[in-house]
Formats: sequence, C-alpha cells, structure tokens
Amino acid sequence: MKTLEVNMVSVEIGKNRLLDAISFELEPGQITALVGHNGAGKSTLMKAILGIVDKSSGKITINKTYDFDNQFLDFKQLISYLPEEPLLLTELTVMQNFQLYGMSYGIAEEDLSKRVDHYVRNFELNDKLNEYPESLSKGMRQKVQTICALLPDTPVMLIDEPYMGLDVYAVDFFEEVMKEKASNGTSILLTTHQLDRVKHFADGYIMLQRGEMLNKGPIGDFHTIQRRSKE
Ligand SMILES: Nc1ncnc2c1ncn2[C@@H]1O[C@H](COP(=O)(O)OP(=O)(O)OP(=O)(O)O)[C@@H](O)[C@H]1O
Repeated sequence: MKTLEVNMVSVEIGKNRLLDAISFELEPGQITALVGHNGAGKSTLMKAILGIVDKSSGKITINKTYDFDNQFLDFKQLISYLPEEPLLLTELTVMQNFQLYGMSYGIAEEDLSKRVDHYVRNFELNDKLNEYPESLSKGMRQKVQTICALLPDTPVMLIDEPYMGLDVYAVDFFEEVMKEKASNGTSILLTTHQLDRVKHFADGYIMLQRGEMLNKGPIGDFHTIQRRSKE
C-alpha cells in the first residue's frame, strides 16, 4: 500500500528542465527526507505535487484513487503543506488564519479549537492569537505557518525546510508531532539541509541533483551529499 505515488514527473520552465522524470512512492507512516544541494529541485518537486508549479508530464496519485489530473480538488485535500516561506494572510489574525485552514480542510470546529489550543501552547504562541502576522517576529510567523500545516489530518504531508527560524524547543516539539503523525499513518516528505537532524528522524531519503533523482533508499544508507563538482 502506498500513499503518494509520483511517476515520471518533469517540470520545464521556458527552456529549463527543472525536474527530469522523477519517480518515487511514499509508504504510510514513513518519514522521507528529500535532500540535495541548493537549487537541486526539492521545492519545485513539492510545488509540482501541489499544482503550484505546472508539471509538463508525469502522473501523481494518492492512495491509488485520487489522481492529480482528474480529481485535483479531492487530491489536494489529502495533502498538508508547510511552505519554505510563510504564506499567511496579512489581513487575518493568527486565529483567523487557523480558522481558514480549518475550513478549507473541513475540520470540525471543536476539533480545530482543541488542536489550536494544543499547538499554540506548545509553540508558546497562546498570547498571539489575536495579533496580525506582521506584528510577529519571523520565527513566530514560521511557527504560525507550521501550526497551519499541522492542523489537518491528511495522509500526506509535504514539509519544506521546517527548521528555519524555529528555536530549539519548537524544533523538538515539531519533531515529536511529526513522529506522532507518522505513527498514525501519515506519509511525510520533508526537505532540509539539517542532515544530522534528519538522520535520526527519517526512515528513508530521496536525493535530487540538478533536477534528477540521484538515489534513494533507507536512511541508514544515506551518508552525505557530495560536494558539488565545479561546472
Ligand atoms: N519559477 C521559476 N522559474 C524559473 N526557474 C525556477 C523557478 N523556480 C525555481 N527555479 C529554478 O529551479 C531550480 C530548482 O529550484 P528549487 O527552489 O526547487 O531548489 P531547492 O532544491 O528547493 O533549493 P534550496 O535548497 O536552495 O531551497 C533552481 O535552479 C531555480 O533557479
């Protein structure tokens, strides 16, 4: 049984081929680190899965049934996404941003309020619910965006560079939540440059290089990223 299946996905922008025939599958309950140099194509791959960037070819499905090309709205509901840069709506308060996520993923009000309460206490944002994103520090905005991504219970999570701006307590709590989500069956794909952290945390890895899949396998087989040769 697989959750996300990505089959021969390519992305071209103008004459540039940003991703070249990428294929991989995620198992339920597995955390997979997506690694590679700056510019390797990690964020582009996540954006292609979410339809933020158009794929030029390839097929993406979730649970074999939900197809990116034929049931995009149902497909997207099954993915929670933490973008590299916070994408909060500046005209909404922190709580209203959470409510918007709750509505778009159909989370019952009572569940939403319990989850918000749990996450804001642990990320130490309980006194910020009525603030607007621009009055928060960068790290606090990152925490708010992180909570947005944690609120829904989806079979697939795409997490792009989660550690940036988080303090050490927030990082520990975040990893605890990831493990808990995975133990409940969520497949997590996570990009990061903090390779030492993911080594003890992920089950598998996928390595991209210049838009191509260089290799993949269990995390125990991952050693390091070779220094990029001069082009
Ligand atoms: N909208 C775009 N138009 C043109 N080129 C783009 C676009 N978005 C990304 N690229 C290019 O695609 C390549 C991959 O970028 P991407 O952001 O996916 O890399 P990354 O692996 O996530 O890097 P990092 O580790 O620095 O976040 C880069 O060469 C980048 O310049």
